[in-house]
Amino acid sequence: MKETIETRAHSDLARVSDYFALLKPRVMSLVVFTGLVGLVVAPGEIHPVLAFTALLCIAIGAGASGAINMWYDADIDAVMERTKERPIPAGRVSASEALAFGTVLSVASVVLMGLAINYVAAALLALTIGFYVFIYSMWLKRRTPQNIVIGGAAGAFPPMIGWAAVTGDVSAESLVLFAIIFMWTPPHFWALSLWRDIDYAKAGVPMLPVVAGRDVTRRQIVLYSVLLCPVAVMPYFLGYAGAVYGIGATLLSGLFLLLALKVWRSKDEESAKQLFAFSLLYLFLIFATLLGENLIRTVI
Ligand code: HEM
Ligand SMILES: CC(C)=CCC/C(C)=C/CC/C(C)=C/COP(=O)(O)OP(=O)(O)O
Repeated sequence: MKETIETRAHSDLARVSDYFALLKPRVMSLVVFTGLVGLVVAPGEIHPVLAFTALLCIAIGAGASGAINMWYDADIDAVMERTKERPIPAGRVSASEALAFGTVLSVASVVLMGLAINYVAAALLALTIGFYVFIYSMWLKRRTPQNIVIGGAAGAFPPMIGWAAVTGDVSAESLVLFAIIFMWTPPHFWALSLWRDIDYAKAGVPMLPVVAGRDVTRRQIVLYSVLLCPVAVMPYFLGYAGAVYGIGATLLSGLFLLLALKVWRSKDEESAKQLFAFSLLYLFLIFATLLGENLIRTVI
């Protein structure tokens, strides 16, 4: 009897962790962080409980769209080394359960955002979920190597959602935060795809290195890294970030560009891995600097 209860408890725990994995929690953490920064930097006031609720909605919406993506991409995920142990291809969660889970959470996140925060933030959240699920996952991912350039917009919306939660609108300042992530996404993903291209080729996904080759991909990485530099310092020139951010963003973007150039010149896997790892640190630090500076300015 004891053994049965323990076994059941163990399998229940496994199910909880599988459902958690459907939410792509590590990606979600950075998404929520960018949403938090949008919310803090936006002009105006928001009650802490409402701020927490807005961030919760972003987290739930991001996770839910990740679960729907895993439902739709289960066939691809089963073929790729990197993803074959995910809950659906590994047979630990059924595809229909994942779809139901993702759909219910998506609707709940948008409804809660609309009722508790405002309709603009709710509409932006719905747009973001729709972009990731329909535009990126269902339409572009399997059709064009530009999939992540256009589809990448999904990941760029969260700071705008955070901003809109406070102000109830979309502004040039929040569009700049969108543009930073938009320009960052191609180098972020294409760096990884340079050493994961065999996986994508096996799964028949037309990622850039598969379709156009690694050299073209490296050139595109440099191009977007160059474009990222001026966009990253725009918050300083628009006046909602100070000198610390201006200097920090310049140094970080310069380093980003150097690593991108290293990928282009050396053509080895190590530099691609380095750029991918730095891309995550870069986005975190850029937004953390904006946040830190803003909080300090509020206090003094
Ligand atoms: C279309 C846009 C994007 C694509 C195609 C993409 C793709 C990927 C891929 C394939 C990985 C590797 C995951 C793994 O190793 O299993 C990854 C990792 C990651 N991405 Fe992105 N990404 C995109 C946008 C974003 C955005 C907008 C964010 C956050 C703001 C983000 C944050 C992360 C994080 C935090 C990781 C590391 C996760 C881990 O350690 O497992 N990504 N991304
Ligand atoms: C608020 C909200 C709804 C935010 C969601 C937006 C979001 C997290 C977009 C990021 C897109 C992303 C992680 C793509 C991964 O590509 P993939 O799905 O092809 O990667 P995979 O091969 O690892 O599945």
